[in-house]
Amino acid sequence: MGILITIEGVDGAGKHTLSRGLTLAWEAEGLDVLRMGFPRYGESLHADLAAEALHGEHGDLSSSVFAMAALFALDRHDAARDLRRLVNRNDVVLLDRYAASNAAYSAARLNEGAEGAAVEWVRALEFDRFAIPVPDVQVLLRVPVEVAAERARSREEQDASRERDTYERDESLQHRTAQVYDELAARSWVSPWLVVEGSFDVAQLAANVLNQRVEQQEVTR
Ligand SMILES: Nc1ncnc2c1ncn2[C@@H]1O[C@H](COP(=O)(O)OP(=O)(O)OP(=O)(O)O)[C@@H](O)[C@H]1O
Ligand SMILES: Cc1cn([C@H]2C[C@H](O)[C@@H](COP(=O)(O)O)O2)c(=O)[nH]c1=O
Repeated sequence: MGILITIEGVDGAGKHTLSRGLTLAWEAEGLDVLRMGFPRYGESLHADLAAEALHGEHGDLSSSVFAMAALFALDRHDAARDLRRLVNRNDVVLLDRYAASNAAYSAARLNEGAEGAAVEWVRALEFDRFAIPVPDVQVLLRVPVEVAAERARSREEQDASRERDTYERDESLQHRTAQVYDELAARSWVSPWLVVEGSFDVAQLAANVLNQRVEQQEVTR
């Protein structure tokens, strides 16, 4: 039985880059690592509809916070059985975004905090009703929103397929989302969080993430 780790953070924070670094570090230690991300573009109709809506398609779909969140949640619902199988077959399953993204962005769009109704709605829908696997550790990659926004902007300039979507263009939303993420981590929403900021050594972080899981097991034993 392996462990399920998620990486969270605002758009352009460097989650995808970090997930590659962690995977290499764990593989160098001889671990079997399976890395994937949500939304599952190209694999899930729900994910693709959400992405298209965030790029201006499908009428007023993107204006509904709960419709967007339901699409993202349905993507994870459809992946839940595979996820459980993958956690059984690998030492580590590492996810670039998971349900906390839905909680943070939905609350931020509604100007709510982590204690608000949207966060609880996401938790109840995804973990209680859809029974998606609970992450062992949720890593929050905490970089200044301005830095993350600049990275997303320059990525767009270099790669036409990475044109920024509605959420990425909304600076105020990104700031509010970062705030909700801080609150989710402080409240250990759903499971333990590890907050990472500034410059860090990826190999050390890889070890810390696994240690946190071990410490958690000792506490609950
Ligand atoms: N530590 C870093 N220093 C400088 N640039 C970085 C760093 N990490 C990532 N980048 C660059 O910033 C951009 C965004 O990184 P990445 O795609 O990993 O972010 P992300 O959080 O996965 O983004 P999104 O959620 O929008 O998909 C990329 O062009 C990447 O090369
Ligand atoms: C998984 C997920 C994502 N979002 C938001 C976060 C981003 O702004 C967009 C698209 O994700 P990407 O990583 O930039 O491709 O959607 C969300 O609100 N809820 C979710 O569950």
